[in-house]
Amino acid sequence: MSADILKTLTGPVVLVGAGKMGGAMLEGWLGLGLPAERLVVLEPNLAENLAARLGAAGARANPDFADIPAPAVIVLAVKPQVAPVVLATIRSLVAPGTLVVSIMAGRTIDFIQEALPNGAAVVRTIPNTPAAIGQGITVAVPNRHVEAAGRDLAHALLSALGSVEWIADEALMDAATAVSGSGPAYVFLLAEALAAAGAAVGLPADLAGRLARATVAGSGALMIQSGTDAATLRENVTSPGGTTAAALAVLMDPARGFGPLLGEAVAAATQRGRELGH
Ligand SMILES: NC(=O)C1=CN([C@@H]2O[C@H](COP(=O)(O)OP(=O)(O)OC[C@H]3O[C@@H](n4cnc5c(N)ncnc54)[C@H](OP(=O)(O)O)[C@@H]3O)[C@@H](O)[C@H]2O)C=CC1
Ligand SMILES: O=C(O)[C@@H]1CCC=N1
Repeated sequence: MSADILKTLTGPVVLVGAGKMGGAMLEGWLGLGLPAERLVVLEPNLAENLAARLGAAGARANPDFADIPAPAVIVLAVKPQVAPVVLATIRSLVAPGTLVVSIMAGRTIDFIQEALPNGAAVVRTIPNTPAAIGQGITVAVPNRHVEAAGRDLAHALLSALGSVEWIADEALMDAATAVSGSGPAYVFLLAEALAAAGAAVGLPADLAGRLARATVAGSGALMIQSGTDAATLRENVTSPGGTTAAALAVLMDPARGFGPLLGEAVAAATQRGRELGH
């Protein structure tokens, strides 16, 4: 995170909702340099361990609104389904110059800005949970009220969590949500399914679990560190006529393999994102 931008912060960073994703972002910010005294967390059911961590770091949880100075940033990390109520509640916190960053799946910039004071600067984003260890990726789109300084501030906050992809076309957000927002769940499911499949061919379940976990983690790390494309890395594992080729004949079946299955899954997630916007 850019220290210069932090030095120019005119008020706190207010996180509204510290559940799974908001909590992951908090971990990322605390672990990667945002001074905790700049953080205010609004969360009715703050997990005990997170409350203790915030308290120890010097962040404030659930203060009266009257005790919150004009925020530099408000991050909306509540479920899209409660957005109407939460936006009405926090509207009074939005000061001139406050940047509002939403991470809510589906909820559009139009929807958010209509619930806020006229001219509010809004950045709609979709992060993912590897943000907790600074290895997330966030897709972001600004509304027309976000100026260069606001974009730099959003970028600094989001890049503390991993990579940031700015896009100009908000219509891509539901598809991006289906790929990188939900994507970690697909990868964790792969680890679960690989462990179960290993047990099914005779491995002790705990050994199968360790093999699957290390394989998924190591493959991800190799992809990042080598910079080699996924197809080449796959081919590097696949000896002609060997074991991998036998497995890939199943997984790459054009009708019932991984490709069409994942295609169906991502299309379903994209559609659900659109529905959550209404
Ligand atoms: N989880 C993920 O990987 C990702 C999630 N997102 C988005 O992040 C948002 C949060 O998702 P997720 O973290 O999974 O959900 P969670 O339910 O874990 O977190 C939301 C939190 O907000 C709390 N909350 C409810 N009402 C309020 C309120 N009025 N003020 C403050 N906090 C409130 C909830 O409490 P309670 O449980 O009591 O309702 C809950 O702890 C969603 O909009 C989702 O689309 C985006 C990308 C990835
Ligand atoms: O499942 C969801 O709706 C949220 C958005 C992306 C990841 N989790």
